[in-house]
Amino acid sequence: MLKAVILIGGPQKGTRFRPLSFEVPKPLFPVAGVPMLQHHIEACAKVPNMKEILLIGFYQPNEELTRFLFTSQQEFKITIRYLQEYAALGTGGGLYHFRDQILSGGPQAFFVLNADVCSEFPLPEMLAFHQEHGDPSSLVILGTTANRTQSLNYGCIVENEETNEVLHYVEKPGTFVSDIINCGIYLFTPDIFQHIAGVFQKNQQDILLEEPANGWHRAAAIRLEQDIFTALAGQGKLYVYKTLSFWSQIKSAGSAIYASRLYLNRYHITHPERLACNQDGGYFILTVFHVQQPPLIAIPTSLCPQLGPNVSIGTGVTIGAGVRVRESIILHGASLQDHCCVLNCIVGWDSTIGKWARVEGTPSDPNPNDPYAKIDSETLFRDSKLTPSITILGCNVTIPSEVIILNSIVLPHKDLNRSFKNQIIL
Ligand SMILES: Nc1nc2c(ncn2[C@@H]2O[C@H](COP(=O)(O)OP(=O)(O)O[C@H]3O[C@H](CO)[C@@H](O)[C@H](O)[C@@H]3O)[C@@H](O)[C@H]2O)c(=O)[nH]1
Repeated sequence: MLKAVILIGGPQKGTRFRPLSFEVPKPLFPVAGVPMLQHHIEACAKVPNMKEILLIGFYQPNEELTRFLFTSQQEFKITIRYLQEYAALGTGGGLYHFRDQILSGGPQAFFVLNADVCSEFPLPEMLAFHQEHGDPSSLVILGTTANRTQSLNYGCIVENEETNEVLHYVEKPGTFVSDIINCGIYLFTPDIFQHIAGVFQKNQQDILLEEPANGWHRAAAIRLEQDIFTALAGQGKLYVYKTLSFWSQIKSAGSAIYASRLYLNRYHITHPERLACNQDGGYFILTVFHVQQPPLIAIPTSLCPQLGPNVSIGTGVTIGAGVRVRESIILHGASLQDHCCVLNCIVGWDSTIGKWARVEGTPSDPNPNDPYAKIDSETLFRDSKLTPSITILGCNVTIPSEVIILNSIVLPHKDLNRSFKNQIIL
């Protein structure tokens, strides 16, 4: 029997997702039209013999999360539970804290997935690889190839090319170590807990030697990457399965648009029903895009909106005549009035873009000429200037007619009265 754990982090994480993460926890933000986590859950639920999926994080359970768990359980017909850490315990600490829940029922192995990645999730392939490599208690990391410069932003793996054993592991090294990077997707056996227990004991001893702050001892985080993988590398216990299929991190709002594109490109095989087609709504589709419900369009075909490529439209969105949208996510309840143009944007829930307005951002797509390039999840500021990036409208923002909003982030509930460029509008 198998289980899966998804590490969803908590509210202090996902800061590069603001202001969108004010409204919805980052793991529930829609990517290719469904909550980011749903892609993980769907992949796990398809693995034969999968009994349970556990989400571990330090979010306060709220109505949205509860509703998502309820509908996902019904849709995928599998038990899904949320286990809340009392503090940020780290990628290994949360697993250790809930080890009894993970081990209940006696799974012979379990997957662990970072919530903030998009992937084809080659989980059955990882299982087959595990059976062929090393002893039954060995652990498997999913790896992919990155270019030399970008590899420094990830966990880097040096492998034995014949056996795929991990010989050396360095998390986000300062200088080049290897172009094989950790995808944040693992297959563990219950033996992992012996290794985490060793680190836990050591941390406890260190903590007891420390002066408590305000009468409290801090909760020591345990990081799978630095505390466990680095120590296990070279001991015949850790293996890397390299995938050639798509994979990307989702750290910033810009990377959510890129991840949306990666999933949408697969939808004609995996979910054709999620793609809009011409006849339904009477709009031109330049390439695939996703609509949750046909948008409300009632206009002569000569003024058909042009939607796509890579556009995802939430429920209850209103789209006027002659609207142009590409490379964007339009969240539910938004209204795009006649002839407005939306490029490389996330338009927040219930926002309105006035007639003939142009709302545009700058994509941060990976270099198309480099097969191993990954998306750069830039910091917000570079040289004390806002890095040009996609434009984000928080929820319930109003953009008047005939203005231009370029490379800007607009906080929720703003009613703008003029054009803006390269600004955060508070
Ligand atoms: N439950 C829980 N989850 C956590 C915690 N801290 C982080 N996470 C979750 O664990 C995942 C990893 O988050 P980070 O710690 O921010 O690491 P990272 O910079 O994304 O790097 C990791 O992922 C890369 C691939 O995307 C890897 O290349 C890298 O080695 C590392 O594993 C995310 O899904 C995050 O929500 C925690 O204390 N508790």
